[in-house]
Amino acid sequence: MDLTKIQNPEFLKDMSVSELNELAAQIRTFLIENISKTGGHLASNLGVVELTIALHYVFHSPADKIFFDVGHQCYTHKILTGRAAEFPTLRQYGGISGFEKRRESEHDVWEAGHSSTSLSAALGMAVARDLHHDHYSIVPVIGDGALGSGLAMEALNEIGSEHRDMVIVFNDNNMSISRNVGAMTRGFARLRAGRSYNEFKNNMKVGLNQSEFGKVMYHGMKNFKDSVKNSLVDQGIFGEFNLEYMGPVDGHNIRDLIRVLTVAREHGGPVVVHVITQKGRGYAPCEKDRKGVWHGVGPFDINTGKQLHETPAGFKSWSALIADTVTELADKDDSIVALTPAMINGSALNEFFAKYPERSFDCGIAEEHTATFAAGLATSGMHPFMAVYSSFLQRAYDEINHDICRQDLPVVIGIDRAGLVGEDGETHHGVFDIGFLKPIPNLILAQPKDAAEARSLLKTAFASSHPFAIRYPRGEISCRQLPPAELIRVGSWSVFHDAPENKAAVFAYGPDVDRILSKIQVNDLPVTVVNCRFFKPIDTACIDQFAKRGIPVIVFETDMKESGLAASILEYLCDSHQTMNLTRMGIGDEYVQQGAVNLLRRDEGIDLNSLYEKLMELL
Ligand SMILES: Cc1ncc(C[n+]2csc(CCOP(=O)(O)OP(=O)(O)O)c2C)c(N)n1
Ligand SMILES: CC(=O)[C@@H](O)[C@H](O)COP(=O)(O)O
Ligand SMILES: [Mg+2]
Repeated sequence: MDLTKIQNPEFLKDMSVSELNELAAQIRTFLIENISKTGGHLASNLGVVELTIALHYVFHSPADKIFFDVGHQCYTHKILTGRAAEFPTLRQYGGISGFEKRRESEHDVWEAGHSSTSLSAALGMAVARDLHHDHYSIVPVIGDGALGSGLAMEALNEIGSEHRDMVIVFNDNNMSISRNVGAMTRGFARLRAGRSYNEFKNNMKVGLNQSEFGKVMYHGMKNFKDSVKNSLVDQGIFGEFNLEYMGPVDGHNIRDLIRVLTVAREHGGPVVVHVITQKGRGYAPCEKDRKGVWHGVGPFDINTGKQLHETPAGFKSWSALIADTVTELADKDDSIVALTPAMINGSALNEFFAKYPERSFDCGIAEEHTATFAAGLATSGMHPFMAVYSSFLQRAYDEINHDICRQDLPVVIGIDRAGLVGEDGETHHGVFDIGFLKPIPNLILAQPKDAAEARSLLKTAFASSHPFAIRYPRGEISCRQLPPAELIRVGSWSVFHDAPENKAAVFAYGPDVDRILSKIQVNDLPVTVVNCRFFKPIDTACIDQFAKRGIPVIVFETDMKESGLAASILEYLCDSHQTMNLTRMGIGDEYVQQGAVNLLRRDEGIDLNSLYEKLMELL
C-alpha cells in the first residue's frame, strides 16, 4: 500500500486482520526509514503501531475523539489521517509537528507536548458532549509514565466520580523516557501479571457459544460476569478510582485489540483498557534500550544504529557540562543531592546517579513534587540541585515561588533547554522562565555565556544560601581549556570590547554574547558588548554608566520580550528617573506560535544578521 495515498482511516474497516498486520509491518518500516533521516520520537511510536491501527479500526475519527497523551507517539495516527507524504518535513520549520496539532488536521482533537493532560481534557470533552446531548466516543491514550503524574491522578479522581462515558487506553510499556519509576509501577506490574480478564471472558464465551442457549446465557450473564471479574480480576489503581478495567491486552495483537476496544466502546461509563506494548518494537537497538537513548533521536544509520551527529572534540552538551560540574562539586560537598522529574538522560545526570545513588532522585513526571521535595531537603541541611527543562518548569511555578523562594531556601535550579529548542516546537521552547521567575522575591536568576562562566556560576550558586536558578540552552558548548571555577559577584554584568569612542552598545546574554562579540571584532565595529549574565538582580551600576554615556543600546534577547531583560532595564531607568536610547530585539508571540521549528536556529545566525543590520543603522 502507498501510505502517502491514505486520506483518512475509514479504509481500515474493510481490511482483514492479516491485512491490518501487513499494514502494521509497512508502517513500522516507514517510521524507521523516515525517522532515521529526520530524527524524532522513534521508540514510543514503534510501540503503538498496532494499537493505533486498532483504535482507528474500531472508532470513527474525527467524530470519535482519539488523542495521545504527550503526543510524541502520534506518528501512526498522522500516517492514517493523511499526512504520510509530509513525514520528510517532520519537526522542521514549516513542516509537520512531532506532536498533534489542531491546525494540521481535524483528526488532531487535542494538542500536548507536555505530559499528562489527556485525562483532564477527556473529561472536559465528555461533559461538553453530554451537555450537548451528543453521542460519540472519547478515547485518550496515556502511557505509564504520563499516568504517574499528579495531574493524571487529579483527573482520574474526578473521572471516577463524574462517571462519563469514555475509553481510557492505558499504554503500558513499563518505560517512561528511561525506566519508569514510582510505587505505581509495582501496581502496574501486578496488573500486567494478573489473570487476563479477556482470557477468562473468552474462555467462558467459547464454552457457552456452543449452542443458542449458551449464547443467550452468555449475554444474559452480565451481572455474573461482572461479579466474577471483580473477584477474579485485579483492577489495581483503577478500581480505587471507581473505573471499569479491562485487560491486560497484548498491544501488538490487532485481533485482541479490536475485540476488547469494541467491547469497551459499548461499555458505558469510564472504562480503562490496559494495553501491554513494547517500546521500540521492531527495531532491535530500540527494543534493548532501557536508558531512553532511543526515546528522542537525531538522524541515525539504520544498519548500525549509530547517531549521525557526533559531538565535536572538546565540546559537551550544556546539560553534560552542568551535570558534570555539579558532580565535581558533590565530590567535595556531601550536602549536594540531585533531583530530576523523569529526565535523567536529557539532563545528563546518568553519571551523578551512578556515582551517588543515595543522593539521586528520579521523581517521575512530577515537576511540582520535585520542587517541593527539594525545598524539604533544603530545610534539613541538604543543598539540592534540581534539573528541569524550562518549559516543564512551568508546571512547578507555585512550588518554586511558595515553597522554595518564599522560605528563602538554598536550592539550585538548573533550567535546561532555556530559549528556543528547535525541533520540538512551541510546547518546548523555554522562552518564558525569565518572565515568570524574575518577580519572585529571594530568587537569583542567571545565565552563563560559556562553559567557564557556567562552572563559576554553579560554584557561586552552591556558595549561596539563597535559591539560585541557572538557565542554559539545548545544544553544545566548547569545554576546551577551562580555567578553575571562581566566585562571581551576584548581580554583576561583564563588559567587552569597550572603548570611550564606541558609538553603540549591545546588551546580550548566554552564548549569543560571544557570537555577537566575534561578529563585532571581525568587522572592527566601535561597539561595546555587555554580558548581562544576571537577570535578577540586574547590574544597576552598569546601566547607570551606559545611561550617562548616552550611546544607543540594543538589548538582544532570545526569549519572550514581554517581561524580559529589556523590561527590567526599562523599569530600572524609570524608577531611577534616567533615560536611555534603548532598542530591544527579541522573541515575539509570532515566533513561539510558528509550530515545529528549526526557527532561528542558534547556529544559523539568522537572528544575528538582523542585529547586525540594526547596528549598521545606528553607527
Ligand atoms: C510535564 C512534562 N514533563 C516531562 C516531559 C518529558 N517527557 C516526554 S515523554 C516522557 C515519558 C512518557 O512516558 P509514557 O507516558 O510512558 O510514554 P511512552 O514514551 O512510554 O510511550 C517524558 C518524561 C513532558 N513531555 N512533559
Ligand atoms: C516528548 C518530550 O517532551 C521529550 O521527549 C522531549 O522531546 C525531549 O527533548 P530533548 O530532545 O531536548 O531532550
Ligand atoms: Mg511508557
